[in-house]
Amino acid sequence: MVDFSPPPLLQIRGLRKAFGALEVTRGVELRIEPGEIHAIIGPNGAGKTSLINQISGELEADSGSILFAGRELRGLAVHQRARLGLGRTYQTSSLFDRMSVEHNVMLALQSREGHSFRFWRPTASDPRLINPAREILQRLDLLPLRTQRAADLAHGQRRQLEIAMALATRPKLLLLDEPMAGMGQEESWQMVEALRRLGKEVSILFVEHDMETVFALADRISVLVYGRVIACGDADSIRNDPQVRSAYLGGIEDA
Ligand SMILES: Nc1ncnc2c1ncn2[C@@H]1O[C@H](COP(=O)(O)OP(=O)(O)OP(=O)(O)O)[C@@H](O)[C@H]1O
Repeated sequence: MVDFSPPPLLQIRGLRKAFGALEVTRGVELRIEPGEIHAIIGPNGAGKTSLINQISGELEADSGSILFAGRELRGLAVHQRARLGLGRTYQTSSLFDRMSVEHNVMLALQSREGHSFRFWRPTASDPRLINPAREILQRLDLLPLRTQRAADLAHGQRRQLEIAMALATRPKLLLLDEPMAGMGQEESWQMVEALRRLGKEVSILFVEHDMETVFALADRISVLVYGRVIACGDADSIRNDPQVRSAYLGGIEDA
């Protein structure tokens, strides 16, 4: 039979990584479809961040394959993967604190354009950067804060600005490591809403501990335990999976 389904955006096969004797990735298989919001959950130390780092290129896998939009990513540098359409945020903030919200996004846009310093002019007055920056800020509800210094933003707003900066690189897939970390309930739900809207334009792969937001946001969830994906499916199938329940010692039922 002919298969008319679209090719996956990301397909990981047999991925392995060890730090000395510690195997953090033990034959991971993962498939992300175009337009999907996909969550990776798992206990502390399961290898979630290490997996994201192997996709983005911060960490080089030992073996296996990472196909992204039909290209093998293994062996490519972080900036090469970014150019192919991988955008990411980090657990620690990467903002320019003394600059305005708008200026931060403009710098991210400028880095995508690869402006050389020979043609440099003050970013803050460049109309080719101002308009797209404002459009991105609008998508993340940050436009009213555009003149504020990044340092003066609330925690949740900073996380949203980090996503705005990742979006400035026009990714096909956004990699988010714990986007709700350290947020209160209201901030978390604002982030869920923002990501749900973004999910209509860009695929999202995110690591998150907060089950309630994972179940509310993700189309599919992969459960990583000791470096292996033990289950993958929608919220209901993951909630009811006996292996997942035992890995979480029942805690998953509370969400
Ligand atoms: N550069 C490194 N060198 C040695 N060990 C490492 C390195 N990075 C991570 N590890 C170890 O690999 C294991 C997996 O770490 P990783 O951060 O990927 O897990 P995680 O699932 O993201 O955990 P958490 O939920 O706590 O953030 C941990 O035991 C960690 O201590």
